[in-house]
Amino acid sequence: LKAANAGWHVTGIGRTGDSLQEALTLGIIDEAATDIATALKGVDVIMIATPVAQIGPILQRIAPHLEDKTIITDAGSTKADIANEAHKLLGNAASRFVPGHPIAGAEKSGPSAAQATLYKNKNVVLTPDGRTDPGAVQIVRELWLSTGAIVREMSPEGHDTIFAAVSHLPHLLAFALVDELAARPDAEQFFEFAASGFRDFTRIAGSSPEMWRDISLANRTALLQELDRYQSALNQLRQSLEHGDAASLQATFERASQARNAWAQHSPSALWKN
Ligand SMILES: NC(=O)c1ccc[n+]([C@@H]2O[C@H](COP(=O)([O-])OP(=O)(O)OC[C@H]3O[C@@H](n4cnc5c(N)ncnc54)[C@H](O)[C@@H]3O)[C@@H](O)[C@H]2O)c1
Ligand SMILES: O=C(O)C(=O)C[C@]1(C(=O)O)C=C[C@@H](O)C=C1
Repeated sequence: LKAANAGWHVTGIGRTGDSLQEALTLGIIDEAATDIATALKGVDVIMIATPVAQIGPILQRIAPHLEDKTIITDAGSTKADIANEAHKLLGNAASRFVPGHPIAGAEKSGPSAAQATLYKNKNVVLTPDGRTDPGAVQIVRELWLSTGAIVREMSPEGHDTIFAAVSHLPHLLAFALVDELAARPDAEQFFEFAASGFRDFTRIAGSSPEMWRDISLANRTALLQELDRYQSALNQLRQSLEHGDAASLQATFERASQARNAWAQHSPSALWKN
């Protein structure tokens, strides 16, 4: 937002000085604050960008300090849990809470991982419901559009089903693969020879453990369903291997390869279109 629109005065609110100082030095924020009550005086929009399990407690803490004009939104990777918490905790101000999720990120954390162009041509999903003030949705939409993002709307439940499959499950798989390899007594030898295939498959296993613990738990019903589907796909592959069934392996790989290449060609989220 700082890079996109010089008109915004951005106050970063955090718990300790370190990351706030780093954000100030990098020019990401105009001002740093640790006292919520003082920092929220007169603000137009609050964006909560902490791990998802912290968002409910933060909504509870900001609730007494919200002004009538203040719009609240978030960047959390799960939506049904956060939308429900907002309705429980914000009282009348819940109508000015617009749940949001930018579908772009990295395995790096903290202010130094921020990239001004991260959202350009990337989807941002908003999940307002019938109770959300359309004026609040419009302002949050415009904020994201100013960063170059493509803004989409869906239900929180629809969001959580989709991202269990295309984001949360892949992270679980990458964490599991790296953890299993790393636990072997001769792990070093395996890592020494791992190359770009391993790098591409496991980049996201370097992501924040706290962030992914919270996402996994918050969306665990949908994630368990996706895990079951994946396990049954693996079982089928296992059977094909066991039986030396070349035709079945070839058919699976062909379908997957075509689907992956078509996605890469057409999706605005494919990273190499940055
Ligand atoms: N990294 C991604 O790829 C990505 C993409 C889209 C959405 N998200 C979501 O955005 C949110 C932030 O993720 P991020 O990648 O920016 O993480 P990050 O680790 O870079 O930033 C999170 C910040 O929250 C602070 N924090 C944690 N608990 C807090 C608390 N109780 N009070 C105040 N500050 C607190 C941390 O100190 C840290 O500075 C998460 O909900 C995540 O699910 C992440
Ligand atoms: O590129 C990455 O490192 C990401 O994990 C980004 C990614 C994802 O595509 O799964 C991760 C979490 C989000 O909520 C949105 C985007």
